[in-house]
Amino acid sequence: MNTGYLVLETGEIFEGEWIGSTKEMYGEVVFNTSMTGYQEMMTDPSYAGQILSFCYPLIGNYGLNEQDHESKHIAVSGVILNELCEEPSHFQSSHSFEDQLKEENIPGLKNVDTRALVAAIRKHQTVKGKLVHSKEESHDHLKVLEDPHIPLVDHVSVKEFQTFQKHGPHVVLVDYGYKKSILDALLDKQCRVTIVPYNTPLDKIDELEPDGILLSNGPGDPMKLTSSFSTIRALTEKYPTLGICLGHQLIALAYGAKTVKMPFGHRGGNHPVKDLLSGKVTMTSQNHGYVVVEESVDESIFQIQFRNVNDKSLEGIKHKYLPIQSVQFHPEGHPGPSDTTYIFQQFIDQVVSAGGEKLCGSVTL
Ligand SMILES: NC(=O)CC[C@H](N)C(=O)O
Repeated sequence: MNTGYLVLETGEIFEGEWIGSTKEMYGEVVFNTSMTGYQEMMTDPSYAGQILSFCYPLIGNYGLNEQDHESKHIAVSGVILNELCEEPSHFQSSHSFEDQLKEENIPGLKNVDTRALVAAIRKHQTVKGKLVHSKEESHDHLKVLEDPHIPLVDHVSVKEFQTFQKHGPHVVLVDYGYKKSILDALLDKQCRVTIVPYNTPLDKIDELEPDGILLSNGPGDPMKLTSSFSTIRALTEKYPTLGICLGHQLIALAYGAKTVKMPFGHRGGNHPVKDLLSGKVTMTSQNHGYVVVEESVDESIFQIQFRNVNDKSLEGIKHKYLPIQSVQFHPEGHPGPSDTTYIFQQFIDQVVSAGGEKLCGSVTL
């Protein structure tokens, strides 16, 4: 047995057994409450820079497969879990959990008291930590996670345009670290999709002649992307737009709202969200640490559409005059419920009813 430790910046130390890559790793320590979907969580680029602790006590029992990666690689910096199943059983399983960690050079700890760890994170609200081989490792060495000059998004966004499908309404997916399930949802609705790097200038996106824009999810603090706000604002004024998670936060910021770091975020597959327009409550998949401050949203322009039933935080806004909608939760699920996939259909309906006609200049605010 190879003992390893998670040293928190608060000084607390959690002991476990080392798994995966032997490299030591630091990151913000976060937890996800989903009972399934460890493969989708680990490969969701929004977790870049974070050490993910799974609340569900048994991980690895159905292995990892070739279909369910949300991006090409594991995105988390490290994993923490309680019991690891070493002999997965599932007809699609191609790798065991630990083999995948080793193959992708990601470290982890098993047999950790994850309940105590979650209690510590909830107490401290936001906490960084480091996976180390020796307990004596000082927590003073914890490095700052995000380089102030290079947003985490820069590490996960595509570097070149990528096009999928030849026909259908043309959606430009601005990639801040998109999950494959978002692309799949668009392709499923028969869209032509061009994925573009997060910092693509407005004129280059215009040249693609999009019928709609989707601003993706992504890692880190949305305020690291202030240089993109004017482009985002211009895009939303020209084309029907859907923002998901980070994309939602960026739309709100581009229109002058504010974001704050939440106490310990929402990461799980059963977050109830109320649609204030229909009165309906749905279960949603979530993974975010920041949130848009409701009071900072200009309600002469935006309707507050979704609110979290548990903590009443803002979960989505809808522009009153333009076809702009944005949601803090993940309508694509994966992992988690698919109750809100109708958001994609609403978006496509808006794209189609705009008929590819550019809205530029057609609305005076
Ligand atoms: N899934 C996401 O897009 C996360 C958005 C942002 N990085 C946050 O943590 O709030």
